[in-house]
Amino acid sequence: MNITVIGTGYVGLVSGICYAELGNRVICVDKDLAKVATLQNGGIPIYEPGLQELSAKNTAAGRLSYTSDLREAVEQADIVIIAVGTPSLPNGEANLAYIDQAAIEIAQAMNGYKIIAVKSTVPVGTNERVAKLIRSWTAEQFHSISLPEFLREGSAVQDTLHPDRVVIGADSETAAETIVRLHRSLTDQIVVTDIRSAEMLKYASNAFLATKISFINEIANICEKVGADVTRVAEGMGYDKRIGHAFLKAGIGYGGSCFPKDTRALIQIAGNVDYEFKLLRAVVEVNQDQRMNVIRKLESIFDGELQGKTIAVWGLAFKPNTDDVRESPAHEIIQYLTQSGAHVKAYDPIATRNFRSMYGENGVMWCDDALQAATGADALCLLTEWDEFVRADLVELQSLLRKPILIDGRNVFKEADLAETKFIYYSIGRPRLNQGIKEEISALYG
Ligand SMILES: NC(=O)c1ccc[n+]([C@@H]2O[C@H](COP(=O)([O-])OP(=O)(O)OC[C@H]3O[C@@H](n4cnc5c(N)ncnc54)[C@H](O)[C@@H]3O)[C@@H](O)[C@H]2O)c1
Ligand SMILES: O=c1ccn([C@@H]2O[C@H](COP(=O)(O)OP(=O)(O)O[C@H]3O[C@H](CO)[C@@H](O)[C@H](O)[C@H]3O)[C@@H](O)[C@H]2O)c(=O)[nH]1
Repeated sequence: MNITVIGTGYVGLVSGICYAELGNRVICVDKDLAKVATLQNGGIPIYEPGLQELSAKNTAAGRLSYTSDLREAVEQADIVIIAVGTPSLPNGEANLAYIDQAAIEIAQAMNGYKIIAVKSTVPVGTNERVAKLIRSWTAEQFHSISLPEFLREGSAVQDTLHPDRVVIGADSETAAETIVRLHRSLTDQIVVTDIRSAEMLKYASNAFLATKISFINEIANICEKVGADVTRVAEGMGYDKRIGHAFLKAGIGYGGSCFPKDTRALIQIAGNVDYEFKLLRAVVEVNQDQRMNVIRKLESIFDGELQGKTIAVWGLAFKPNTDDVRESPAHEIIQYLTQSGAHVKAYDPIATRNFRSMYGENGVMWCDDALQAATGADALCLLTEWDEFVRADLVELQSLLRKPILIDGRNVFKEADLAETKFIYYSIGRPRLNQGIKEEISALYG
């Protein structure tokens, strides 16, 4: 099939490349000329394992190309996939400006029947809005499809080529059949439904996963107080097939370009029909507070006085294996530290450049390696569970820090890892490891 994908962010790029890998002819379009130039020259503007190789392979095979010429790309397509951003408006609602603009541009380029699928995460009713908009600009025939995307950053290629399910929202049987055929080789689990249900299904999935995370984070906070270990609690819970192990890792909360934005948007979608989504409001509030756990611990260690302390930060990306720093907990944590007069030394294996351009310089020392960041620091905070940190030599690390204080925001280390060290170690919801922390701190600081 001839497919044109509008937008080469994570979703547009990964799905476009994967559709080419399945043997389709794909044109990926972006209005960002620098991105298109990078892609045309064999580069990939995002860090995503396996993507560059797949792009090179399919470009060389003549199935995949990149352009900024939306008109020409749409003219050649049987299926046009919209994968532009839907960022938050200040009130939390999804901003549909990019969707509307793309719809108008597609309509202006229509030269015959096409299927127009929306892969962006959009509020219920958006596909109808897009269809109306297109109809107001062109008399050409088309069918709308809601085609929500469920890939995760860092494992996007794998998720796309081996999805748990594909969801297709349609109001035309023939258009639905075409889109089913396009995905048939990927999975047997293809859910064909009406358009509004497909739009809702995407938000409901993200909201449920976010709920699991906030739930286990609250359990972790209680574990700390009652002397239980959240990792053992989550493990035992997860063996129950009705619960499952996934998304029960306690830590400093979820970030990224999806959960924070999509939970806010779903609260608004509910609000717009006079329904207060109380549970989801609490999920968001718990998540916001959870990142402050790191700060609270530092403040208790330093008796509320962060001024003049040097704090090392390991991890700026919102999760490992991505250079995406959108809504990463590191933003608020670093901002709080610098505003409190602490000197921050930060390191991330991949995401430093993106973080710096979003965060600004603001008194942070950006380090080129993990040990450089730790050297001379009064405490180290681990915010992203990159493999490089998991494999750190803790004895060497301890010797470089001014004081052996380690706040592990992702529960990366085990008791055995710490056995050879004198780390004052704080993790999330594992009180046994934190035992004696007060006494050790007063021994160190008097
Ligand atoms: N990032 C993810 O992991 C993920 C996963 C599932 C769903 N989603 C959803 O997919 C959508 C896209 O997310 P993303 O992270 O890929 O977005 P992004 O913001 O990173 O990228 C969007 C791209 O679209 C381009 N664009 C915007 N308007 C255009 C137009 N009229 N013509 C051509 N190009 C245009 C922009 O230049 C940009 O490169 C969002 O709705 C998001 O919620 C994202
Ligand atoms: O047990 C867990 C699992 C995740 N997280 C955090 O949750 C956030 C999101 O993680 P993940 O879901 O792996 O990454 P995303 O790439 O944001 O993917 C989510 O958001 C996408 C965009 O909508 C969806 O397509 C995916 O299905 C959905 O998993 C990250 O900050 C993680 O650190 C936890 O704190 N504990």
